[in-house]
Amino acid sequence: MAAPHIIPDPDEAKRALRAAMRARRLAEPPDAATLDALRAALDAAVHAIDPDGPVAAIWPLPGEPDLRPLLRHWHEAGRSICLPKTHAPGVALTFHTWEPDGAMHDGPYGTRHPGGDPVLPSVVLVPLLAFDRRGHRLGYGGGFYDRTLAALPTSRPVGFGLSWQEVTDVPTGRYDRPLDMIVTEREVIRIGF
Ligand SMILES: Nc1nc2c(c(=O)[nH]1)N(C=O)[C@@H](CNc1ccc(C(=O)N[C@@H](CCC(=O)O)C(=O)O)cc1)CN2
Ligand SMILES: Nc1ncnc2c1ncn2[C@@H]1O[C@H](COP(=O)(O)OP(=O)(O)OP(=O)(O)O)[C@@H](O)[C@H]1O
Repeated sequence: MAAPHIIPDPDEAKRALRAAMRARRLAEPPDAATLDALRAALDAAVHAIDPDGPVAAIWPLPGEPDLRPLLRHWHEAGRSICLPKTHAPGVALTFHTWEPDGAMHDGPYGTRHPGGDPVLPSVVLVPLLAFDRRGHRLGYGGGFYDRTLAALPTSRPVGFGLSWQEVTDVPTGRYDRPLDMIVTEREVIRIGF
């Protein structure tokens, strides 16, 4: 009998990779020098894309690289910084201006976000659990960034993470679009430039 024709399910493959990358991230937290190198590489990469436009960043969840020192540096240099607000599942994120001493509100999944009106970022820093050299990323599985970036065609998406998070091929589904750039503590991978 002929082997059944099996179409790989990207959501199933993503779930397995997500669990593996989460476990490794908890087991191997980055040292201070690695985080400094990542923030310095991001500073240079974002400056090259847009020296003064509004940047969407993240407020770190447990285990994610902490970008807050870089956000304070950018804010002091006069750059506008915004952070995502998470709405219901299936709804795009909105970005809201962050001030270093401004109030933060609790959102779903342990996220925190500023109040105020939504703003349109020039560059969107995109968190990831895994990435590949074609610019594909694996996130937490809500599809939040896929939906959000699809609605913001003028914002340049820049993924960031640690070099060990690179895999040969991130499983992709019909809604996944490659990032323009991925920055790690070791290198800048240009895809859409
Ligand atoms: N810092 C940060 N903010 C972000 C995201 C992100 O990945 N990182 N998001 C990206 O889309 C959106 C929020 N989406 C999320 C969707 C699911 C989970 C989630 O499953 N969290 C786990 C705990 C994660 C962990 O500790 O490893 C949970 O609640 O069980 C988190 C955020 C917007 N804000
Ligand atoms: N623009 C979209 N419209 C409708 N469904 C979408 C869209 N983008 C993603 N999805 C669906 O959302 C689900 C989660 O997507 P995916 O696994 O790519 O999330 P993720 O990129 O890991 O998560 P996140 O972006 O929240 O970090 C998938 O079932 C996917 O098909």
